[in-house]
Amino acid sequence: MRVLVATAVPAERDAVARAFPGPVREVPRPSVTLHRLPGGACDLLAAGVGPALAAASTAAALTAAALDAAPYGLVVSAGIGGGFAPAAPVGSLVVADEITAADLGAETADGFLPVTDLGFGTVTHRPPAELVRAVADATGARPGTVLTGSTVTGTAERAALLRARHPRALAEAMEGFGVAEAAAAHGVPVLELRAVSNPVGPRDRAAWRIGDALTALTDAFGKLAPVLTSWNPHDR
Ligand SMILES: O=C(O)c1cccc(C(=O)CC[C@H]2O[C@@H](n3cnc4c(=O)[nH]cnc43)[C@H](O)[C@@H]2O)c1
Repeated sequence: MRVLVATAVPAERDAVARAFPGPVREVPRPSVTLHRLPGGACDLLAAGVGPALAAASTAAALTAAALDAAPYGLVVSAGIGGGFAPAAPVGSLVVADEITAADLGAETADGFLPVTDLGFGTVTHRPPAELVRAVADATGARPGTVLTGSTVTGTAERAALLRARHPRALAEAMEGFGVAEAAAAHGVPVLELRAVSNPVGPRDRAAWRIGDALTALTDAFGKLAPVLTSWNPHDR
């Protein structure tokens, strides 16, 4: 089975690539450039920051693969993320059992309404439960909800509000829901794996442990390769 791993930025893509020995080959496709790992079973994509660009880039990669008659059987959204304390400390890993759009909806006088309450679309994608368990077992990642937002949380108040709305949330990032929407449009299952670089809360960019999180991401993918490539989509 072929796997597409979509990160936001090249530094995250390269951290995933470091888990796999051998040369990576650049494969240009319309509007995206894939980094193909040795053996050809896994392509990496720096899909851009934020849900919209991540969705557009992932959709382009999925369409190109389908037209090449070499479709992907799994899409993985991966990268660094914010962790909700105390459950997801800096340096830990989170695997999403729910990928939820945190800010897709409407503010009302009575609070936030998700877009589904307005009669539209979806706000949550659920990765295959067996695969989530296998990833958690192989890497030590904690399973839970990973929120997607277009804005990085920067205050304790916003962090508390998100946790109140999403009590199972362990992490926050900016791409998972976009990647999941693209995968769902192609009928392909999705996973999201985040290495926690910073706590969700008051903004302190200088304190982000990006290097440590990228190392955790590399280590995780080193343990994940057999899990991902041997996974049978019919198990879901
Ligand atoms: O400056 C660098 O070297 C560098 C290397 C790798 C990644 C970055 C990023 O800035 C990636 C942005 C990416 O990170 C996710 N993220 C991380 N923490 C949070 C958060 O607290 N809330 C939301 N998103 C977060 C997000 O997915 C961004 O796309 C820099």
